[in-house]
Amino acid sequence: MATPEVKSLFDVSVTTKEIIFRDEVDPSEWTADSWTSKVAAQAVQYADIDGLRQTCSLLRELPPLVSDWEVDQLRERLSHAALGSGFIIQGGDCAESFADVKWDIVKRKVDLLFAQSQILEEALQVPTTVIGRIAGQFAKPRSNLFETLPSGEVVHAFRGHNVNSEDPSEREPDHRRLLLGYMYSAAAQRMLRKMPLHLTSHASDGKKVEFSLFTSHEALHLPYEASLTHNRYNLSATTIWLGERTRQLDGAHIEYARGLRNPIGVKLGPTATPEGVVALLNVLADPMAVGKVTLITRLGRGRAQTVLPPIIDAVRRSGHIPLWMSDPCHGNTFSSPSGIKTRRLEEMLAELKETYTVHQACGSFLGGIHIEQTGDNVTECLDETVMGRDDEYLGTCYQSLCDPRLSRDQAIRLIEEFANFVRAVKGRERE
Ligand SMILES: O=C[C@H](O)[C@H](O)COP(=O)(O)O
Ligand SMILES: C=C(OP(=O)(O)O)C(=O)O
Ligand SMILES: [Mn+2]
Repeated sequence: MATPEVKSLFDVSVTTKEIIFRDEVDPSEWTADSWTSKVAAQAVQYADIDGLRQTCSLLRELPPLVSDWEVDQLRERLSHAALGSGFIIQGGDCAESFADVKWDIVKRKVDLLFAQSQILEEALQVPTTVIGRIAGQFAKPRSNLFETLPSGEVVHAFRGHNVNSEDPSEREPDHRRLLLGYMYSAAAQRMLRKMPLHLTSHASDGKKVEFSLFTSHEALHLPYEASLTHNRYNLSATTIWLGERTRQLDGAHIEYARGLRNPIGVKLGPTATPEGVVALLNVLADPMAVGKVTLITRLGRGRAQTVLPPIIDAVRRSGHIPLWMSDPCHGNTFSSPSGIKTRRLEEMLAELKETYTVHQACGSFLGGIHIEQTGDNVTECLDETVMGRDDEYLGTCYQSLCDPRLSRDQAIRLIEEFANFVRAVKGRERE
């Protein structure tokens, strides 16, 4: 991939190659464990703290799941996307299941992502990079950390297979699951590396290029993430993100992430403020580190026009050049009449279009899409084709361990409709 000149866009007379690794930290101030002096939101409460320590010691000795050069390669791709010369499709389960680490299931998720990347590449006319929420998305933040069972018993909420089970009788956090999580992640990585190389045509010159799949997960469980951190690289995934519930400026998650060389995603909900976002960028990245941070907005339909422009403006004035991504899922979750968590495809599409339009109007780029989806035809999200029979439809094949995922067909439709929208916008611009 050619290294673009940055100066024409942002008055910086260097190339992305030269600037992407400008992210030094003072080693006397940051270590992979310096987060332990801060408050970790959503921390898992283990009864057996010594056991957790022993498990983490074992994890530290295990081989990395990805290589540092893969992390660097993704950073370069993200820096291109931040400058408008690339695009990212990131997707997968809300919470991966250990039981789904199987060739066919993973293959269908990967095929879906590559099908989406092809559609996006053709519409956007820029190389598209695929990132899976795969091979490690095993720890979840929750609105309520405890749950009252119908019997009246209060148990821990399900927190992802790295922590406990969805089965209400196995909710006590068990540190040994972290080792299982590592093993399942390694097995999934092995499968991803065995899958046939996906070839797709380079949109601008028709040349065939090879595409690889990068892995990602939410860096929620800091003892696990820190144990797999070596020489400032989190080698459990090529990129990690911090959730809307754990991105406190003075919190443990930001402290952990600020020293990493990996690209870092940060989810931004509708209460994000321009000052707050700039403060996060100042802590997480050198302004010269183009695309080091991905700002993943998940505002909910109808909010982009008011919430986003002042944030984009403040970020531009700060000198940072993050990658802007849209997660059209998490701001659009609601409960069906019978209390099932779901989302509507049409609302997600609306948020995507609004976000794209706002970036265009503000002179910045939407550089990626982040979606909860699966390669199977589950019935977890609604769309206009099932109107009027919501609860019956949701009851047919709802398998998610946490948030509702788009089915394969819905996920393709979302991307196709977004691609058609972009084509129409670009067509009007040419007229
Ligand atoms: O995936 C994100 C969160 O874990 C999820 O939205 C929380 O869902 P809850 O509100 O059911 O806890
Ligand atoms: C927890 C998630 O999202 P958010 O932090 O945006 O709510 C998620 O991506 O599953
Ligand atoms: Mn989710």
